[in-house]
Amino acid sequence: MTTTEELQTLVLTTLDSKGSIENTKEFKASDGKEVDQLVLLGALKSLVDKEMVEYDTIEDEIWVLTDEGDEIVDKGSHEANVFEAIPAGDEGLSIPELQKLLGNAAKIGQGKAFKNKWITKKGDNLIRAVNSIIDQTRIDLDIICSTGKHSDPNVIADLKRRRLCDKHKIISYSVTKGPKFSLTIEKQARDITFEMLQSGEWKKANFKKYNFDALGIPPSGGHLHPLMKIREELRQIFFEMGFEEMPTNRFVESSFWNFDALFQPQQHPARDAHDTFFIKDPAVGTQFPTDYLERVKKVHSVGGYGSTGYGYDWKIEEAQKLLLRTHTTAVSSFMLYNLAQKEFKPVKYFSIDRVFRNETVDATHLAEFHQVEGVIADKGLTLGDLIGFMETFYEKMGIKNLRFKPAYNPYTEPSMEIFSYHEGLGKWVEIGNSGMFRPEMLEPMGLDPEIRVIAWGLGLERPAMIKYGLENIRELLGHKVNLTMIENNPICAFDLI
Ligand SMILES: N[C@@H](Cc1ccccc1)C(=O)O
Repeated sequence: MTTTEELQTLVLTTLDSKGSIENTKEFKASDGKEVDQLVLLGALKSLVDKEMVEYDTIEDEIWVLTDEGDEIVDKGSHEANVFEAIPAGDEGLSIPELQKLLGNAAKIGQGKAFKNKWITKKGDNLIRAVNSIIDQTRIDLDIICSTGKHSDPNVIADLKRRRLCDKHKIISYSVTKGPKFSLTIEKQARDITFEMLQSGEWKKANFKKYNFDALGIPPSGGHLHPLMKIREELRQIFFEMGFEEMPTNRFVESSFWNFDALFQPQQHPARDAHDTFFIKDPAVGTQFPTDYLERVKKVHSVGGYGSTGYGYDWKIEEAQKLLLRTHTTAVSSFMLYNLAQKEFKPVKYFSIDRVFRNETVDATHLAEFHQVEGVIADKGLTLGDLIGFMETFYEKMGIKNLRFKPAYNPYTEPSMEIFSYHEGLGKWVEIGNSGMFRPEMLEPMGLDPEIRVIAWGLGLERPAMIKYGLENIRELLGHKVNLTMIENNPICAFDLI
């Protein structure tokens, strides 16, 4: 193998002594072997960049032998072999014997030998018809093998048809001196350095040309955060189960949709600033459906729809307070109110997005996290439907063996916390909260009393932490997150949890 540098020296010295190179095909490397024209092209191109040489491409065709052609040059044509196999004289050779001697080649060779009138038949045997033969095929192939050409196009055509030779394109180059021809190759500078600027050398330096065709370093693509991968997987589960995604782009919500619409009393401890981030500026929202607002006020203060209500003095000021939504159930209440304004059709809604709580931040809690929420509205739904849906939903996440424990939410009755036994942790862990929305919430919206709405919610961070083996939530969110962890984690697969 000749290196680029060796080839460049060869080109330059040849140009120096001969003035020009007609065809680089004639080049022989230092070891006497042929020069690879592709390697040569690389060497020429870098000399062209430096304007030391100029070159033109020469395209030529040569004929090369196929493996079978090579074999004939070696051992003679099939027809000649047939002739040779048959002994001189009247005795000859039987066809089966010939086959035994030459195998497959006997058949092909026999036909050709008959055609050439080299052999004939006597009884069942083949005998020679001439004393000696000239194996023209072998001679023709030999010429092609050594020169790459043949003067008779008919011969070439015949040999090609017989798949004994094939046309190859070869590329070589003619080279002449360029304007900056020299025998020494100056090293070209790639970058301007501090030293070059200081010494003024940059003014005289010979810079390597920009290569605008270079592909450059491929930029590495963006990566989904592990939480977003899990979110994506959960979205797919919901879509598979026929759910529609709710719009969750309103992080700032009014207390009305976040609490009041959900029959959560105004003195409820969760509404306290300890648990809720209230917005200072603007502090209030005033756009509410008036009739509905009146009905909500009524159901809280004096009851209705078969309920006694809470019996307190409901205040609009409290409902107007803006906050960062504390749960995505705020979105569900807004969506259910909208559903009640149209002719009823059963719906399945879901959402996965951020919520905010003014909690003490520790290894497993942040002041913001993601909630997954599913809501199904239809006539005559039962607690059995809720349990059934839950089992299917969690099973798709790879979680089986659920346990349900009675719980309390102001807006659901009955309410159930969902637990699953975690093999890795060796204990039952709470994996969600659920329930059937109360009539005090649904009927003021205008929904028919026969319509039941079942719903459940869960956090996104806990399954993510278990899945990615993280013990501190700050390794999942915030400035302590390891970016390589984000890049390297595969798209989550729940059956691995
Ligand atoms: N909103 C509840 C979850 C939930 C949603 C729907 C029904 C019941 C409960 C929470 O924040 O925990």
